[in-house]
Amino acid sequence: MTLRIGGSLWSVPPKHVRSEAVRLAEAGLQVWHWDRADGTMGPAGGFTADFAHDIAQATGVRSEAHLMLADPRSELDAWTAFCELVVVHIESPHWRESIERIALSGARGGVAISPGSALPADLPHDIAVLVMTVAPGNAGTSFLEDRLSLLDGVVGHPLRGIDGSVNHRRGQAARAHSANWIVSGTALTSAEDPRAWLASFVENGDGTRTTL
Ligand SMILES: O=C(CO)[C@H](O)[C@H](O)COP(=O)(O)O
Repeated sequence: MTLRIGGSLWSVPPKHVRSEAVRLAEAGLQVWHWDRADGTMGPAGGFTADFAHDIAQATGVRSEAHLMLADPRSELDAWTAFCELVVVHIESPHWRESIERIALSGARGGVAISPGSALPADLPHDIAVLVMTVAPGNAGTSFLEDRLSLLDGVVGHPLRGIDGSVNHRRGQAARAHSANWIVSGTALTSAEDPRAWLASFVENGDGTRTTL
């Protein structure tokens, strides 16, 4: 059993981003979750591809991108240049073309589903699915527990996860719905001991262990 944990620096004050990135990398974080938002789906914010690439190289941590963009197409090349996974929003009218272009680049494509959106019936089976458990750009706000049921509809997808106000308990609740991917910002970056926070997902309580 494996669990992918994407670490989001969205809520870290800009002057602390580099030091926090080093702290999390030293704690063993394996994947950065880079948010980029143009303000059409929620508050604008996040990171440019150049900045994210720089931090990824400096820390030696792999990257995934979460593009909260009405039209992500002009940014895809910049993100696929260094991210193994690039997620676009199902609310973008360009998500299908974007997914195809991401796959052609050699990266894995994925879709994020905002609260209020439904799973499309014809979702390609080989893409990642990220269920938002807060509204895009509203990190750290109330966790939308009812969105966990969407995971039950994507069990066959290689990566299926949640993003938004994920802490240990909510992450474990998502895993009970077959999630193998969680994104965390506030809980992870506010952890006094991020190594222990990451390790808290390893022991399953039934004698089995999860590989991060
Ligand atoms: O997608 C995001 C913002 O839209 C963030 O990645 C996400 O919300 C993680 O932050 P937190 O765990 O603090 O909610």
